Amino acid sequence: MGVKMTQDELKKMVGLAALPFIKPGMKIGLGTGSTVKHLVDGLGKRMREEGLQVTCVTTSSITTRQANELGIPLVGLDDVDHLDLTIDGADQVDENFNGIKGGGGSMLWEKIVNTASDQNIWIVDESKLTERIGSFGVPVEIVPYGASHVFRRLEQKGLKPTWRLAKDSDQLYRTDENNVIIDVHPGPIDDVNALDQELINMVGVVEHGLFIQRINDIIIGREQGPETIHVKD
Ligand SMILES: O=C(CO)[C@H](O)[C@H](O)COP(=O)(O)O
Repeated sequence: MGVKMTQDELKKMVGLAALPFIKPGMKIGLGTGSTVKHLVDGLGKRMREEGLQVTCVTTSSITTRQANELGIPLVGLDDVDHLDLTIDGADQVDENFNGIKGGGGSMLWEKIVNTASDQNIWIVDESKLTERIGSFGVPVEIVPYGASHVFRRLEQKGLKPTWRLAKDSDQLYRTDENNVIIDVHPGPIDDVNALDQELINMVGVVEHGLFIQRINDIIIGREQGPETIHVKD
């Protein structure tokens, strides 16, 4: 029996498996996270070694930093009228390919870039798959002004909110838009559309990490190799 692959090896497998979807001349959205990091490394290599030319937009300052280090040329989202393809990771994905994103805190820009993109692909290792999403907390991005009032309303709704803190700190985490994040912990969600509406309609909420019917394809990293599933045209 072979040695079991680590989660990072599965992440690398799907990061690299997504590379052939990127064609010369495309306008590409680059997601955020440790899985996408492998994709961006691979893209940098293709650009250096094959002279591949694409135009890229990022979904976070973290990915911007990595792209800059690799010499991948970037433009702003407002510099393009649309994107051809966006490749991103996810924290949890259910049987209908709805997901939770924002473990890395970038779901606002990620959702904006996803919306601007003709095609969206998620790359995930198989541990992210679940029957119903929600055991991974749903990140909710809040305007800092009056955020404690939003926190109390989420508490009253029974959504078990917790403040997102900056790494190794007791300070609140700040997003690329300088907002704060409250993670809610609903447990496995019965009705994702109802929670989506409940959260987005709360005053003070900018965006949340529920991504419903937002992908065209998904590449799943499995021990036996990457599995690509076409979700919708
Ligand atoms: O939504 C995200 C960042 O906001 C990431 O895509 C998500 O957290 C998955 O990250 P990773 O690839 O590190 O597991």
